[in-house]
Amino acid sequence: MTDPRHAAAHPLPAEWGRTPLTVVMPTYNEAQNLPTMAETLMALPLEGLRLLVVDDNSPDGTGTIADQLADKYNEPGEGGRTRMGVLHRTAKDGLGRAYAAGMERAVAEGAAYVLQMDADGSHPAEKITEMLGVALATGADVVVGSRYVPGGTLSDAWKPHRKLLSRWANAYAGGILGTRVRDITGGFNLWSAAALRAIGLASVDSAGYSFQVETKYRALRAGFTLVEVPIHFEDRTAGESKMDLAVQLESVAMPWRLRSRALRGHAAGRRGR
Ligand SMILES: Nc1nc2c(ncn2[C@@H]2O[C@H](COP(=O)(O)OP(=O)(O)O[C@H]3O[C@H](CO)[C@@H](O)[C@H](O)[C@@H]3O)[C@@H](O)[C@H]2O)c(=O)[nH]1
Repeated sequence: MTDPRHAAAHPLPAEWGRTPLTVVMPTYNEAQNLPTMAETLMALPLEGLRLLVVDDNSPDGTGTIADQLADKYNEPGEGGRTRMGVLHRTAKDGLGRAYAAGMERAVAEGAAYVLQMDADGSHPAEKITEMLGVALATGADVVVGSRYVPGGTLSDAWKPHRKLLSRWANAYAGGILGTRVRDITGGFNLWSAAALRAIGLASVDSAGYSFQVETKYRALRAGFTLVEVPIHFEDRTAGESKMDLAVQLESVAMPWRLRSRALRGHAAGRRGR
């Protein structure tokens, strides 16, 4: 891993701000949060930034609100900048599948970098500039907005059981997979298009939140460089978390599945020598 601290200290050169960067944001019932999120992102000093919302036909009308916001922020006429897109899916199909579809679309549409972000205000949008700067300055292909490196913090509003679950999930997945990533479960990550192409989003198994672990692990195994920058993680103030039992069970099983697949691949490699 590379130390990102030197790059993070400097402001982003103007030409870096034009780097094609798509923020992929999955939404399910985020009608109360999405307008503020979109406004915050559109105000960032990043000319190359686009927002792609991936909505799973939210019953609260988030998809319609996303369309209205896209009309508001996209510049009209030929040559007008497209600053926001919406990918409508027919039904709730899991955070991982929403991300896979959205990130694949973003790369196909020309993004050089893709940033994953929740729609509920828990991830600090102002850190995106720094994360892009770190990727460009260090050549890292994955920049993790990390709650668990020095300087990273968690909202006091997060209930103790959720804090414990998050810590445990990181130690559990990291321990089984043998990685040194402090926030392997974190959902605020910047990716190079090259890394996303190489890990093969269409073949990712995780339907739910274990997508975060599976994709980082695949990237590390493929030899990509990952760095972590500290963030403050805020609790959502409106709406609810969609984490349920199915998501938790998949997160428990997935590290074992990934490890045994990696071991089988290693054994096959040795036999083939
Ligand atoms: N399209 C779609 N979006 C979804 C789905 N499930 C959740 N989302 C969206 O995905 C984002 C994160 O979902 P939350 O339910 O708010 O996540 P969380 O419990 O706060 O978990 C966060 O932290 C975890 C680590 O502690 C992360 O693993 C997780 O990805 C997320 O960032 C939100 O924007 C939510 O609307 C789904 O099935 N489909």
